[in-house]
Amino acid sequence: MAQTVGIAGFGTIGTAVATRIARDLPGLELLAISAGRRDVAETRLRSLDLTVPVVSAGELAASCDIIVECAPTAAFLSIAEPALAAGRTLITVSGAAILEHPGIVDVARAGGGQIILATGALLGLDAVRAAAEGVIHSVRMVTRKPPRSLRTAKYVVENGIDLDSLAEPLLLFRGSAREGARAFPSNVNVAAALGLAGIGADRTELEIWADPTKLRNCHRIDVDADSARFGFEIENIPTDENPGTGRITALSMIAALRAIRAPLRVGT
Ligand SMILES: NC(=O)C1=CN([C@@H]2O[C@H](COP(=O)(O)OP(=O)(O)OC[C@H]3O[C@@H](n4cnc5c(N)ncnc54)[C@H](OP(=O)(O)O)[C@@H]3O)[C@@H](O)[C@H]2O)C=CC1
Ligand SMILES: O=C([O-])CC(=O)C(=O)O
Repeated sequence: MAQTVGIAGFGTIGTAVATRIARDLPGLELLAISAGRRDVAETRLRSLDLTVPVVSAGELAASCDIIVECAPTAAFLSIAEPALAAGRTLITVSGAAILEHPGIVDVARAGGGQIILATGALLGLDAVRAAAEGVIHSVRMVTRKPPRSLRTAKYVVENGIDLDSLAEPLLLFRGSAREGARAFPSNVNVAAALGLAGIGADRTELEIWADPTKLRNCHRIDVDADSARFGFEIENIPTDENPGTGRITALSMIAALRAIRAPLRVGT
């Protein structure tokens, strides 16, 4: 029997995931979505030839086995709480929101639900999780994004930083992943996920650069542990709709969904 899926947040990621579930994810059935502006979501559903209703987060939690959360950070709790209290599986890439609301893990525990924080725009979380079973000495991450990917970032907007006329790379932030995720909640979910996978967000060191020489969202990660020393780099191609979000993020959620029904799972 198919498992039913609800998508919360029908923007850049949500639209890509919904389309794929409807066309190419056997064993999963898209049942409903919840959205910000209902009229915009309904128009988009029609243009994609998808005939599912737009419902509230509560209705999504009541009717779907799996909730895919891809809404803005500020909406995370209103979507995650009812879903997890109802014992559902919540797939998300909102690492920053989990750091901000750590009690959500207790809601999942009490309700019998599960949060799957998909790898999103990062890579190598499997290796970091494995290393964390031993002793990790340090985790460092340097994020370099083209200015257009950071233009709407909370910290940039609040501090009135003009990135449009940037001639050379500008260091916007240096500190812990926790502080970074708080200041850039929609831009470094990856750093939050890295913190959660490894030695915690307080000990994970982060730099964020606005870099006019970059066309892609770039992350460099270095881990030093008693089992291995490793480093990795990813260059994410920004989506047209939301340059802060790389194309690979939606694909990561689709891969996480496919794994739920797959007879073979690859990776930790
Ligand atoms: N870990 C990772 O690698 C990454 C994580 N992310 C996270 O994923 C989130 C989604 O990214 P993206 O798809 O690019 O964002 P978008 O801004 O493109 O889409 C967000 C959608 O959520 C809708 N929305 C707003 N409020 C609500 C609500 N209360 N309930 C349901 N939906 C709502 C918006 O609708 P409307 O426009 O009508 O308000 C919009 O359609 C980001 O906010 C970010 O936190 C993103 C990229 C990478
Ligand atoms: O971290 C994020 O939220 C998004 C990101 O860096 C990317 O897409 O490369």
